[in-house]
Amino acid sequence: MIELRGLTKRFGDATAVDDLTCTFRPGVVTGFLGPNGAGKTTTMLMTLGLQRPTAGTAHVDGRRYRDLPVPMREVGALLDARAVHASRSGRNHLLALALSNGLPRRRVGEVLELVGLAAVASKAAGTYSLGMSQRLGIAGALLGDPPVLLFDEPVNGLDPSGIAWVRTLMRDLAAEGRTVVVSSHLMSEMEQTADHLVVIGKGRLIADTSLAGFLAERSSSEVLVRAAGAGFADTLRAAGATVAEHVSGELLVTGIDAYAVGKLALASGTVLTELAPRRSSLEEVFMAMTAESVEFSGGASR
Ligand SMILES: Nc1ncnc2c1ncn2[C@@H]1O[C@H](COP(=O)(O)OP(=O)(O)OP(=O)(O)O)[C@@H](O)[C@H]1O
Repeated sequence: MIELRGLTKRFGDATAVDDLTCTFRPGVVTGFLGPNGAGKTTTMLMTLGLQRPTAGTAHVDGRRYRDLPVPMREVGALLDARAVHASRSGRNHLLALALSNGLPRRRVGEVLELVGLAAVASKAAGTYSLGMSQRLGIAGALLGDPPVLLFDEPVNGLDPSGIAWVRTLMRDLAAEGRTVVVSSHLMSEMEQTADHLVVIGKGRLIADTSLAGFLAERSSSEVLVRAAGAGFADTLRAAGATVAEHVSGELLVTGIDAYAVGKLALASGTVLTELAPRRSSLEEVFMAMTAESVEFSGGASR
């Protein structure tokens, strides 16, 4: 478990993390989300004792990182997959990590198998693709078999099969009862991987809730309708619906549900060629929610 209490980090006048209080629980994958510059990495760095909080605390299983006797047995992390000695082989990179952290040599072979790098373990890490480097970083995080895991953008650079592999791994690690925290910009991926979400913006907590609760509370529901012939939009409007008509002939209906649309079609003798309830995706909800907190935004495209 990771417990953040009033966690704050200032760089000069800028506040990167602002009085953050939340708990990352075991047994679930928690998606740690926020727009660029929201403070996710800074929060992870403070949790891992790599940056000192200006105020507040970050505890891993009840203790500060620096008070953990063998930290890699308590918490594993992937922060920057490229942070390896380029000329050292994947195996030797992990061996150096294991030996300098009081972990048994045999774990190196085990984690190499686990991440699918055994066949290339003797190649220099500098020659690895970004996807292979991500796998090596994940192997490093798992070396101490820790109950708490932090992954900063673990699917960055992975191909679709690699992304699916990471998703299964994260879910398996959580199912074993571990605390798994994953930051990612890929909302569609998070929607399939996370059980719980902690969302921050400008260093402050915006949401701490289950994924299902987050979507149910904040997503708008609309009905996508395609009708043969003209005039059905007016029928819907007359029944109190708000209708957006697209040039493709698609009607996006809000204010009444799919059942009511179907009944109106029956009563007016209208043939429907498509009738589909639609909820906002995590990406749409996230964008709407964090619009105020984006650090940089482009102008309207022309
Ligand atoms: N060492 C530093 N010195 C000064 N400012 C910093 C430092 N590290 C981070 N910041 C600033 O703190 C804020 C939070 O940065 P952080 O990297 O934690 O955000 P993030 O949510 O991880 O962003 P991203 O999604 O882009 O990785 C940003 O405005 C960043 O510019």
